[in-house]
Amino acid sequence: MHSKDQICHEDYQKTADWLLSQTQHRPKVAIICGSGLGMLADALKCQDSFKYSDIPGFPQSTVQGHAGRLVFGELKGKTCVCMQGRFHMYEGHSLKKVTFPVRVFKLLGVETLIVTNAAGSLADSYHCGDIMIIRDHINFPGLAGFNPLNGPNDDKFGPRFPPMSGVYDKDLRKMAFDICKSMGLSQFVQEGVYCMVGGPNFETIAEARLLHKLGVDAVGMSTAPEVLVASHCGMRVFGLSLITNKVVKSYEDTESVNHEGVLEVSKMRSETLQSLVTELIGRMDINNNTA
Ligand SMILES: O=P(O)(O)O[C@@H]1C[C@H](O)[C@@H](CO)O1
Ligand code: HPA
Repeated sequence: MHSKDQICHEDYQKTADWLLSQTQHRPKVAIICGSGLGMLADALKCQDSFKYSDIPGFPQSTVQGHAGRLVFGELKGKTCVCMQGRFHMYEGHSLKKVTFPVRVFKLLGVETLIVTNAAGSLADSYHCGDIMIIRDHINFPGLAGFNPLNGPNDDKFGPRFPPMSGVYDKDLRKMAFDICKSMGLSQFVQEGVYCMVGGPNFETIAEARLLHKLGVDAVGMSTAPEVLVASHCGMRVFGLSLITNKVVKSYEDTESVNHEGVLEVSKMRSETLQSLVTELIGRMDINNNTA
């Protein structure tokens, strides 16, 4: 490890090599679970799991609803690795730390990243409990210069100036939509734009109105850094937001959002999300590697 914010290729490799020595699983798909959505990992068969604190070089989860375990296993016969708990910028992690697992996944052989998050809705037509397929994102910290790709570019992972148009894979979005239809979930499913803000505070009303005007459908405090690092190193990306609250946009509104409420809604919908992700992975065209 170099300075606090610099992580070199060997650091990612060391963690990947350690994991490869501890499990026979060779995942092609990685899943990052959002707040209260860690139950997704419970669906994996033939599990090998590791506490983050036992994995060399791994950051630690500090947020309630993020268990801090990396779980390997199979979903519908496809080998996956699942982060039960992600890292956020507001926890004090550098963005290189936040995205550290994504590059480790690349070195494990992962080709597709599935991200999930809890988010508040700005779109008037959305309801609490809706599932939003992420079509695109606005990365506010990124626009302000807080980017995990800052610093010397590691050409072994990807190019200095990666494109980000079309970052959320169109075929996977379509597949997810079709699955939702066949599961009878159409009335809860949306497709829209996720916006990452730094957090940890929820939005002021003026900020909420600004985001609404900008065309943001859902706002959260994660996802964009992991997605852009995954895309930079050539992974296919799919993302889901669970709408856990409506963002307050009116000064007359007396409601306010809190993390406990977010976790409650996540819990209520986590089984549905689990079925959707499982079905999606089942339909992906993936050949398993073996150790
Ligand atoms: O990890 P995610 O993005 O799902 O977590 C969201 C954003 C904050 O971390 C937290 C707020 O309740 O939930
Ligand atoms: N704002 C930001 N992040 C969130 C929200 C919200 O309303 N809900 C869940 N994560």
